[in-house]
Amino acid sequence: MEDALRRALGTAVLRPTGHTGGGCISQGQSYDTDRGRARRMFLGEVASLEAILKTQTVRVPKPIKVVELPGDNTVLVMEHLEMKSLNRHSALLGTQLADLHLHNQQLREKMKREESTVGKGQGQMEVQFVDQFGFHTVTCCGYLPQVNNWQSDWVSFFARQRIQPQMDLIERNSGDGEARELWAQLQLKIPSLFCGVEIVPSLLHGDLWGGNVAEDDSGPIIFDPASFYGHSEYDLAIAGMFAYVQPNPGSSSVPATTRVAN
Ligand SMILES: Nc1ncnc2c1ncn2[C@@H]1O[C@H](COP(=O)(O)OP(=O)(O)OP(=O)(O)O)[C@@H](O)[C@H]1O
Repeated sequence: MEDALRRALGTAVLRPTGHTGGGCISQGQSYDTDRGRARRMFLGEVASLEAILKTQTVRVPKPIKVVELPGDNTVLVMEHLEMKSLNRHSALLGTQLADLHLHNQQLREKMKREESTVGKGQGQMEVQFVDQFGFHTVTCCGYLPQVNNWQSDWVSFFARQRIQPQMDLIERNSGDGEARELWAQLQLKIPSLFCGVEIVPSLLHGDLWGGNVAEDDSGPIIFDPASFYGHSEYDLAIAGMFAYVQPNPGSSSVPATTRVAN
């Protein structure tokens, strides 16, 4: 049945989501497919680029448009930047990332100052302070959609919406019982690791590895973000996980202002 459905929908991916339902006559079953996944991926990237742009802290390419082309291709058009491997501007990237991560906290301070001034408040600020963890839209890690539903505490967001989906994937793909058991134990310990720590949501790049940073003559550039409001060390952890700076292939002859996916 699933093969027939895959052919009829023209999708290579047909993965049960686990949501089922049944009426008197028919049975319902939900599937993830690859239809529209490039669009979803690019829309998440555009929302991320726009959010980072608004902070005016670190340079990102300006997104222009997501375009649907015949043949089921989707294109993200964005500002072209003359990217080179990050080299002489790496220290400045560190400073600007700190500015990005502190931006929301500074909005909170500004909001408090303005609240104490009669007649002023958050309504007059262009970017508003965000007091939760999440993002207003789905972003993707590769093609993998990431749930960004708003949570009031970091541990819930991190455990349920970042680690748990990865553990579900492991279980689905390899049935690794040991990983499941270790995760069950670790999950109980996570809250104690954050005891007494105040975590103000930071706007994050969200996929900050060496392949997503570069520079031009004027300074550092970050691109291909999957942003959300989270713990600032999430960005540092990803950067540390891939602890090397990949040579940036931006100087190749491929026009780099568009990215195509289907
Ligand atoms: N706005 C831009 N201007 C110039 N070059 C760009 C721009 N955006 C991306 N590039 C170039 O295209 C390459 C691929 O971009 P990007 O990382 O966004 O693609 P990707 O398919 O998501 O790759 P990956 O999954 O490996 O991160 C980058 O390494 C960079 O050299």
